[in-house]
Amino acid sequence: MDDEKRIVSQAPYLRLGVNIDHVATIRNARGGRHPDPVRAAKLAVAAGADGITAHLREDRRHIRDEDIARLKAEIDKPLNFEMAATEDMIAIAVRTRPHAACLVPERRAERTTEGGLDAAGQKNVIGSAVKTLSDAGIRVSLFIAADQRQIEAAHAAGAPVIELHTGSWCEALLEGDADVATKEFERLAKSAAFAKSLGLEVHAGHGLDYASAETIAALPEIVELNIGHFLIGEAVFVGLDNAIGTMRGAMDRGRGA
Ligand SMILES: CC(=O)[C@@H](O)[C@H](O)COP(=O)(O)O
Ligand SMILES: NCC(=O)COP(=O)(O)O
Repeated sequence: MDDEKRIVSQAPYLRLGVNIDHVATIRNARGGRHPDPVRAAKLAVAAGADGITAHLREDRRHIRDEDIARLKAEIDKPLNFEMAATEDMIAIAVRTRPHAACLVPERRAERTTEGGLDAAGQKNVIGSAVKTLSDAGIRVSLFIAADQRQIEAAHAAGAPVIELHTGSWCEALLEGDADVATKEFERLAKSAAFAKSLGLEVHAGHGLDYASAETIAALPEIVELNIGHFLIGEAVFVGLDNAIGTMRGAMDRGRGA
């Protein structure tokens, strides 16, 4: 076994956080109660998810307040609550006390989370949010681009965890732009190693599918992947349990397990 393989095979277990936002997107399309995101979360946990991620957007386009309350009450795996760093969301998080909160940027006009949180440009706001949430016993993560300045800012803000935004790498892969994809992956690999050297826990997510999850699993510094849209799409064809099982297998192969 070559050195690289050995290093990866000694890497810690790679957790899978299943994001169930887009079960709520389908539910909200008709304004009813079906399909229920909490039922999906229970199925995901039964299928091997190590945690559940849900993004309560300010416009409530998918996950709603009652979904977060029910997830906290009914799911026995860690809940990773994605949220903007606003007073309203911080109040909801402190009241709900999820296992973790991930601070993400939001713009109503965006179709999905486009960029990473600007931790470097919002030091006071982010630092204050990290303190309030941490004081409430919530593990705080910052959803940032693979950028040294943002990683340093996240560390300075006191966040114990970062989640690297993998969107631009995944987009380049889907568009078949090999040069850009290679450059983006190198940035992710360097950023993961740099963040780990600062003592940060490193997660990754956004746009991941089976192939890209297997590839990024080879980065030993990353200990959690948060994956949603692709899994919910796959679930339409093969069922959520099978999609999660296949994703788990891809992650384990990438980890060299
Ligand atoms: C922060 C992140 O990458 C995901 O949670 C993503 O935001 C899913 O929600 P949307 O698809 O509404 O952006
Ligand atoms: N933070 C990333 C996440 O939770 C899921 O993103 P996606 O897989 O829905 O793009």
